[in-house]
Amino acid sequence: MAVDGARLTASAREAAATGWSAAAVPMIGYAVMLLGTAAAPVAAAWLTKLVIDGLTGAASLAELLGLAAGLAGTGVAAAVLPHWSRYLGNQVGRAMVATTTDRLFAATARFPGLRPFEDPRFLDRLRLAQEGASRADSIVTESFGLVRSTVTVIGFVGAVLVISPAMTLIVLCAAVPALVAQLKLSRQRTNMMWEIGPAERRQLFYSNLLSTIEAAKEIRLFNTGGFLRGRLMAELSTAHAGKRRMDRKELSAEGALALLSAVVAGGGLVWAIAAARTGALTVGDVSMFTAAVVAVQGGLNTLVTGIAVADHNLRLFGHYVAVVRAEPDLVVPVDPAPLPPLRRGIELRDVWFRYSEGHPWILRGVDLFIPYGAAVALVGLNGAGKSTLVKLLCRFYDPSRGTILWDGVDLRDVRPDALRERISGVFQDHMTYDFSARDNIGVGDVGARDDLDRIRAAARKAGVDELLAALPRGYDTLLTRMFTSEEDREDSSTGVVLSGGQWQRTALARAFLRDGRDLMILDEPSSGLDPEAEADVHARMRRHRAGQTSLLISHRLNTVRDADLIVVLEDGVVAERGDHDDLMAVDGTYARFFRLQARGYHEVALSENRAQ
Ligand SMILES: Nc1ncnc2c1ncn2[C@@H]1O[C@H](COP(=O)(O)OP(=O)(O)OP(=O)(O)O)[C@@H](O)[C@H]1O
Repeated sequence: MAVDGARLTASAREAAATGWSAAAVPMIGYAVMLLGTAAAPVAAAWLTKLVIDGLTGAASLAELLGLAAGLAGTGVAAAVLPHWSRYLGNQVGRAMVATTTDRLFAATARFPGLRPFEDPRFLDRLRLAQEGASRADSIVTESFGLVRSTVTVIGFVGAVLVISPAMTLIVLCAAVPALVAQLKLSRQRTNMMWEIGPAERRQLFYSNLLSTIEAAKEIRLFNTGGFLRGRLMAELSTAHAGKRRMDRKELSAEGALALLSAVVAGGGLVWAIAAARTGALTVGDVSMFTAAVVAVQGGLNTLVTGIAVADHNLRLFGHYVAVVRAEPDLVVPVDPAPLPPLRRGIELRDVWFRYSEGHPWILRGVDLFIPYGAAVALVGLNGAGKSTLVKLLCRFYDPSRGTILWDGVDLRDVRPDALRERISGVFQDHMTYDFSARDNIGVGDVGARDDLDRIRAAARKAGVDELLAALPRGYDTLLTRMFTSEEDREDSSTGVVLSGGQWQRTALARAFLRDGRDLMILDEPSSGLDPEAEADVHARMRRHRAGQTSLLISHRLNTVRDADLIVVLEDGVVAERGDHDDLMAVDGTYARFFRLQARGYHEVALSENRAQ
């Protein structure tokens, strides 16, 4: 409980600091307006009592006019201030949401590795953190709302106290169970959201599947629409069941509390009228009392509901704080070693790796030297660990055992972003961004996004310049039918869908734009290309990587035969290494694979010859 309280206090402190740093001036204005809004009804009720007592008593005209002017003034304040405070509250809220959203995504981008994004618990937390960040505005409005309700309640409680201390006590006592119940409910609501989080994430996954082009083909061909919709609805109903249980709890608790409030208000009214009849209260007192009971109860209700909502939002905000403050998933050195340009080579020394303790070993003591300036090819069966090795070279994960040395410097000792500055490449599952052609290539080196000459030069190297330049809006054409650009709002047909091979060349251009790097990683860069295009792309890559350190992964062994060094990965270790001729002479796995592929071509060639 104490830990819980401490966590909430920390979240509240963080929310206040965020609000202050995001919008200090509007926040002050908002606070002033709210205090005015809070005080106005108390002043109005009190002035009304004085006017009524003045009218039924012996007040002078001047006194009455003064009171009436005061009453009119509070009326103006009560009418105008809420609009201003709402406007300023929205300003503060939006500034806060902008700040929290920015900080949240800066924090997710700051994780140097990939592990958090493979951890379902982290992903659940991230979803709640996004919700917490997006509700930062309501933390402000709710908190200020609480202050406003408190001021109103205190004002009216003071007024009722003057009339009847006993009645004040009863009204306040009626609020205590409401407060306790609401706080308990809010805790339960946050827990419920955590519990249904996985179902909601799966629901999102199914709804994305059912609404994106990537899955649309298979869904239609395999007729899985109904099946996926069934799963979507099952997840939705799990989430709904959790929410319904919570709603029922709220309904019964809030219903009982409302009844309690009504009984107290009704009882108080009977008492006040009876007291006025005996002359214990004036007519003005009854008017003040009636207004005060309604306002105190309303204010307390708002207060307890506000506290509950603030409690709930702060708990969600706590997930945001946890993500923003999360430790990096890889150890980032406090005093990082400089990473010099590569001059000797990259060495993997007895590298062992598995994705987690529950997963099998993928690499089991890999020893490999990638010499500076050499074109190295990595081959092996599906699942041999080739892409995993690439991920270790980029330090998306650290080896479970062993080290990777860059010119003798352990990758663990350098800043991950400094390492990645020195690397370019194409991943097997490269991205296809719903951006323009220019941006699809430009993100390879964000600083060069506006440099169309460089972008086109990179596209030319990848053999895709002619295609992109001929698009309806040239390099500014969107490579997607998902969005329209600002200029094409009226014409949604200008977006273009590229073929798999064309996308692959675009991804290659992105890698080429990032030129002058020390290591070029090419993980299956030509798997989607036709034979002519493949030969063309490999010739281009050969030219591009001449004198540059590169690591090429390919299952098409004709594309790796001219590499300086070919490495065969098998059973988690380097089974063979050498150039094409060495490996053919060894007559091992590589030679077997090579002959197998070559025989396929040879047989095709033979049957074609026979047919002629
Ligand atoms: N993020 C991950 N979490 C757990 N296991 C993983 C993860 N990524 C890959 N694996 C497992 O690691 C093994 C090696 O995968 P990897 O992608 O490195 O193989 P590969 O040699 O590149 O295969 P392919 O030729 O099919 O591309 C596979 O058994 C795969 O299931």
